[in-house]
Amino acid sequence: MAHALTLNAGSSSLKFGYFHLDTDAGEPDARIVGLVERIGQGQRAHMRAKGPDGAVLIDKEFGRNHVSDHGTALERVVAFLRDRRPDATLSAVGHRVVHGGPDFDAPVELTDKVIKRLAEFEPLAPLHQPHNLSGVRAALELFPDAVQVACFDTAFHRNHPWVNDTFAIPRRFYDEGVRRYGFHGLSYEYISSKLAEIAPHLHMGRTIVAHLGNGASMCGLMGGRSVASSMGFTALDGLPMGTRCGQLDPGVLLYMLQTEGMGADEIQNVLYRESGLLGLSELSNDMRTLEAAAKENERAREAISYFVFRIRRELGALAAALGGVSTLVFCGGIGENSVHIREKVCEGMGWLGMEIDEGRNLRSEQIISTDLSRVRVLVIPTNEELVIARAARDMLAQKEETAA
Ligand SMILES: Nc1ncnc2c1ncn2[C@@H]1O[C@H](COP(=O)(O)OP(=O)(O)O)[C@@H](O)[C@H]1O
Ligand SMILES: CC(=O)OP(=O)(O)O
Ligand SMILES: [Mg+2]
Repeated sequence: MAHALTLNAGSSSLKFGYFHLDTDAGEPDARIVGLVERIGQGQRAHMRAKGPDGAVLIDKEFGRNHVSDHGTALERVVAFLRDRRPDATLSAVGHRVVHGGPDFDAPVELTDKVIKRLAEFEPLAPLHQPHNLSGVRAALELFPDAVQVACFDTAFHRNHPWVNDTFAIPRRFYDEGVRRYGFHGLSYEYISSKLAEIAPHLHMGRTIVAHLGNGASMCGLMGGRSVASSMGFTALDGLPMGTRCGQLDPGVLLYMLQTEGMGADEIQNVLYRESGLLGLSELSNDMRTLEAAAKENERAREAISYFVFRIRRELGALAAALGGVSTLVFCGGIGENSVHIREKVCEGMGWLGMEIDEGRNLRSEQIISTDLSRVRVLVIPTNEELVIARAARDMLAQKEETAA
């Protein structure tokens, strides 16, 4: 029996999984799944983990600034796993790596050469890629005998039609790799596989998936394959996010540069860390905090309204790109948990054939649309960890085969 650890560094969280693997293609068996969330300066990070039966193994809040970066979060995770599974030897560590650039369209073993290439994409995903790669380097030191596998957020989108893969700027930029990559691919790959399992007829059709977390994007799928994404060259484009701006007229960047005299680092900081829900609410990037404050706080309400408005716009745009829509799936921390956001996104969407049932939505059932709704609206908890564990299993099996 092989064992694998999965690491998924999001912009505000570190998710992890400890799996038993059957390299004869059986589904990876999640023995422990958990996360450290609210990582960052000034926040009280929280660590939770569960066993296969849902039993809570740890539920701990740290003091303010005790887990101020992803490196410290990883130390906490490894200490916890060593405590729970002191005898476990890991055969593989699977890493979520957000940017795979133009080269990588499938999981790959992390060699020195691959790591060096991936480090070149750090400026294109400053909230993720450095954390992803520092996780890789730490895991190489901690588990030198394990196979290290990178799984890319961009890979699932690599076969987009050209019109969805390019920007209308001089062609040489495309050749240099300035393309619309799209992200959250591990999440979309999981949703696509889950849809094939629970509703094969829906999987065959036109699906829009709204991955709404601290990072948020939407994807149009045809027959389970990605054909369009709201995110582009970087994970800044499309929907507004916890601290990221989402779609922005490039003229605003010129204004910041020329009129405000801002430097590149300053602009990067504004767009990645000070915008989105935080920038508009001037209160928080966290949807739970905003929803709790909305009654009294107008800016929190406005930030939520802007978030919902952009999701609805993207819904129309993706429906047009797909030539119709048969299924809408909500996932991600907000998509899976916020009854209010789902309700507001679907409100008045009857023209698109979408109608949700209040009670089903309130209970976050798997199907939240009414029986008469032409579009099926689903809530599917995403599972990027499982997609990473499957890739680790396949990589181990491939190595066994080569060695035999
Ligand atoms: N019960 C809830 N109601 C509303 N929002 C929630 C709830 N639970 C989690 N969220 C939101 O989900 C977001 C985090 O989503 P997640 O997908 O875990 O983020 P990441 O992008 O870091 O992977 C935060 O904005 C958080 O407030
Ligand atoms: C790509 C991205 O935005 O990821 P996350 O949602 O984990 O921040
Ligand atoms: Mg995430």
